[in-house]
Amino acid sequence: MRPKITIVGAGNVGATTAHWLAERELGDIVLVDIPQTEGMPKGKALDLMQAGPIVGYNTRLIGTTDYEPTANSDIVVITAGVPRKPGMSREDLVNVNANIIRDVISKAVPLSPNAIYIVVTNPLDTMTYLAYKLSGLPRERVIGQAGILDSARMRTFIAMELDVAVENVQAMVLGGHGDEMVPMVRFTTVAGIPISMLLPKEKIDAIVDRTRKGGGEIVSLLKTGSAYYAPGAAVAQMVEAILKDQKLIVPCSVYLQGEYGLHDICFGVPVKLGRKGVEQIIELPLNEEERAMLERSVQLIRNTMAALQPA
Ligand SMILES: NC(=O)C1=CN([C@@H]2O[C@H](COP(=O)(O)OP(=O)(O)OC[C@H]3O[C@@H](n4cnc5c(N)ncnc54)[C@H](O)[C@@H]3O)[C@@H](O)[C@H]2O)C=CC1
Ligand SMILES: O=C([O-])CC(=O)C(=O)O
Repeated sequence: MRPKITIVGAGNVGATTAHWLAERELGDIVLVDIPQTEGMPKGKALDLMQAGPIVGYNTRLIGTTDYEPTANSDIVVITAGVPRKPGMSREDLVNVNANIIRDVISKAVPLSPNAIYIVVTNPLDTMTYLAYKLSGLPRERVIGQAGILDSARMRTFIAMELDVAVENVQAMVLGGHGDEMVPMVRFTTVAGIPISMLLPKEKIDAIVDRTRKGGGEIVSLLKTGSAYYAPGAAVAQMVEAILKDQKLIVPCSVYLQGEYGLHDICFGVPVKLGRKGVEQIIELPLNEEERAMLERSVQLIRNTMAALQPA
């Protein structure tokens, strides 16, 4: 039997994730949205299936406004939620999207108690925390997507600056998915060469700053919402790593129990992704400057968690 991948929220990120996943033939896909969207999820699913004969993929897609077809999913991706507009921070979305996460978890988890949940809704770390707490699932199976996207942005900016292939560039962005995220310059390399040997400090600082504000840059260009091509690709990479049991090391937001000296928070750290979800959390030795940046990122998430109103 083919794996079943449910995507909750058939909007920009959800539909784009479905597109990247359909091409990879990783499993059959169920796109779910709210009843008010009427035929929209069904229309997008059918449209994506009709691309199959042209592109050459054999993925079955179902679009629905009811959760029954999602039952027994292997993976549930949660992209349901409001995106920000210019002038807003991700944190501004906390209460409107918390209500959406509550709704989604209450409907998806009873039908797919064994699935691995990937949270995409912003503010990412707080929504992952809420999903983890409400679901009652082990922390290995509730994972937030942020670090793959943030690292990909940093890799892109470095490749643009040095005029080299993006595949040559390795970067690791840790911490929360907010403007206080922590690009780890010390662990950034181009074909194995530390970035500090290739670029002057001012250029590196500018890349770090642009990476931190990378989501906002797209919001200010699009005006109607936020990024979705790269976010969808990041989710697809996580789904592939899990379903193929790749043991892929990437940064993801996970519930910490003492790692990096942190408790009771979802935070972006390097993890090993495999068929069981998060199979290992990797602790990097941090210097004083990195530790201070991490603390600022923690504080931003704690403030957002404190703004969370009860249901
Ligand atoms: N973690 C990350 O790296 C990223 C996160 N995001 C976040 O992803 C979320 C979605 O963004 P977009 O797809 O651009 O927005 P969108 O507005 O295009 O789509 C959101 C969809 O969610 C649906 N929805 C709302 N309430 C729902 C519910 N209770 N159950 C099921 N579906 C529901 C809406 O009907 C809509 O179709 C936003 O919160 C955004 O901030 C976006 C990009 C990157
Ligand atoms: O910036 C936003 O609101 C959407 C997002 O998380 C990103 O693109 O990194």
